[in-house]
Amino acid sequence: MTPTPRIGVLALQGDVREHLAALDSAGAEAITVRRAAELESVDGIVIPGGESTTMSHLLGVFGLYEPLRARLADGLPAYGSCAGMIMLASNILDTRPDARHLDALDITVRRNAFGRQVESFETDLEIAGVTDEVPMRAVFIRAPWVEKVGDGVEVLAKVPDGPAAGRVVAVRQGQVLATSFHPEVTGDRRVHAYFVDMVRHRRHPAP
Ligand SMILES: NC(=O)CC[C@H](N)C(=O)O
Repeated sequence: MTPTPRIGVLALQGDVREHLAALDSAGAEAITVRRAAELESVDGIVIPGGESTTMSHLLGVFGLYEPLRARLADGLPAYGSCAGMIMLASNILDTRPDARHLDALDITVRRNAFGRQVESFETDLEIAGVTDEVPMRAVFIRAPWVEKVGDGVEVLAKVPDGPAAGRVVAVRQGQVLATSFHPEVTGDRRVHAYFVDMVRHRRHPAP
């Protein structure tokens, strides 16, 4: 029997409900995380889309910044979508100077990178390890892109065409996954299923 991993969704701000539903249908037990005790109980964490500077502020208010950094440094599997990607990054361009981030993924991201004309758009993406023959409809909402990746960061997807062609929009480094787009707002559960597998694999590595 495959054990059910317990995955938390950081529930300070953003599209928490959508991630809970997506994780649930991808086979995880999904719970909201607002307190350190809840954070302690999870096998993986999702940081949702929303507004990264607000989320950063609330992490401090709820006393979660240090505990979350500590669990991430200890190898807790994490997935961030959009603002969540920004929160996980080691370096952020175009943010507020007082915004704190979690430094769990060796990338440089640019906030609101796609500019005015294409602030919100959709495109079909191929994502390494996630999509096979059928690409995924990806929804971008005032999204960041990844401007630089460090050693050990795998690029999983790039924008295929249009003014932002070639921009990196999905990455993985070890136990940390991030996408510029929002798979939680479509019915496609493949990114969440991929993350649930990452969490399972960490808990129960092959003998
Ligand atoms: N949809 C999103 O999560 C947008 C992210 C937002 N622009 C930020 O900077 O945090």
